[in-house]
Amino acid sequence: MYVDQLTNSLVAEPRGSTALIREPTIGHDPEPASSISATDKGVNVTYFPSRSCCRLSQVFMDRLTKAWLYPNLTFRLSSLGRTYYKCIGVLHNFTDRVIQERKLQREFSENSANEKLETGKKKRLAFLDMLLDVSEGGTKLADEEIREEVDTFMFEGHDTTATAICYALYLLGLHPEVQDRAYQEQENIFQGSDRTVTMKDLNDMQYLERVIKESLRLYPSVPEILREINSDIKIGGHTLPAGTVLHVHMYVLHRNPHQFPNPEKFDPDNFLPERVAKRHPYAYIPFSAGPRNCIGQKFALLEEKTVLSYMLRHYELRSRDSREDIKVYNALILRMCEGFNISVTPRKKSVDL
Ligand code: HEM
Repeated sequence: MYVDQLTNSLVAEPRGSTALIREPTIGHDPEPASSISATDKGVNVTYFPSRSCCRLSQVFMDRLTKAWLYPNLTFRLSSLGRTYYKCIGVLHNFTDRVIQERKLQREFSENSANEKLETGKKKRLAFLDMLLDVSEGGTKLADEEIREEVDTFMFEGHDTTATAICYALYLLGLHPEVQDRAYQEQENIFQGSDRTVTMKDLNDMQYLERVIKESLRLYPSVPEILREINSDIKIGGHTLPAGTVLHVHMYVLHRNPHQFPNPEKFDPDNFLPERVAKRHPYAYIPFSAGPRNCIGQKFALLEEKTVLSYMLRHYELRSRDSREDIKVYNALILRMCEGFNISVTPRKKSVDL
């Protein structure tokens, strides 16, 4: 469903497609939560509050540049603070609805969470179901505690993946030769069929995986992370004392010419196994590395492959803006200042736009 929304949005308004692509990854900002309904067939679609999510990260970065807004009191009284708490309200409202809807759905569902598959193996549970199971069993989790966990996963996983898809589409549209090769791989896997993807298909998409990795190298969705060091470290003849907060800039790190010769060139073959083997293990870290790295990275890759596979099979993409035209900025997420122009042409006559 969301790929359809994506293509409709792209055709309706190509400029600003970062926003247009982000929205359909799950939906768009919700109407006030007027009704929640669940049936044995499922729950109503819940739209994702993308705009509030995006605004929140911008407010956060804005606050960083205004020292007088550091104290919570002044922040709360400022217009920036008011925007922040309004967005937080929208996001919490959304998560509460997701949890409530799931609870309702579980009541209607004939299959218990402990259902076993025919093979005798226990069915894999969704993360939210695990939390609800724990809550219904012995250890009681407060609704707020469940919400915090759901918030973490939903908001860490949404903007990052949507942004990564956006940059990958842009780069595919800019490099017809790469797009042709990726399309050919899809043709080999699907043989012209319109069926949905299987896990085996996703594993077979080796070239597309390299495209995604290379896109994340040039445009890491999270351009920077912070780490506090717990012991002194010597770097380049300087000693950084324990307690220092280091900013690790993946955007810059991924352009190290010693690790990636010709670093600005979009070259998915940078991720051929033999080239990866020659590089430092931390030369490429779009998902961070070590403790507290991204817990959703495998899922993100599968999600990206699924969306891009659909797009490649059904549409030919042409990006209209050069790399020089694309200005990006750090708002926790690497955002495009003005989006990009892309034209989307159906590959087969049967595909409607
Ligand atoms: C292309 C997509 C994604 C990118 C580039 C990405 C990147 C990252 C990075 C760099 C971090 C470390 C942040 C830090 O230390 O400050 C992180 C953490 C995290 N990510 Fe992702 N992420 C992506 C998708 C996802 C998805 C789909 C999920 C969940 C379904 C997810 C869940 C998380 C969580 C829960 C953490 C915090 C882990 C912890 O602190 O222990 N991410 N991600």
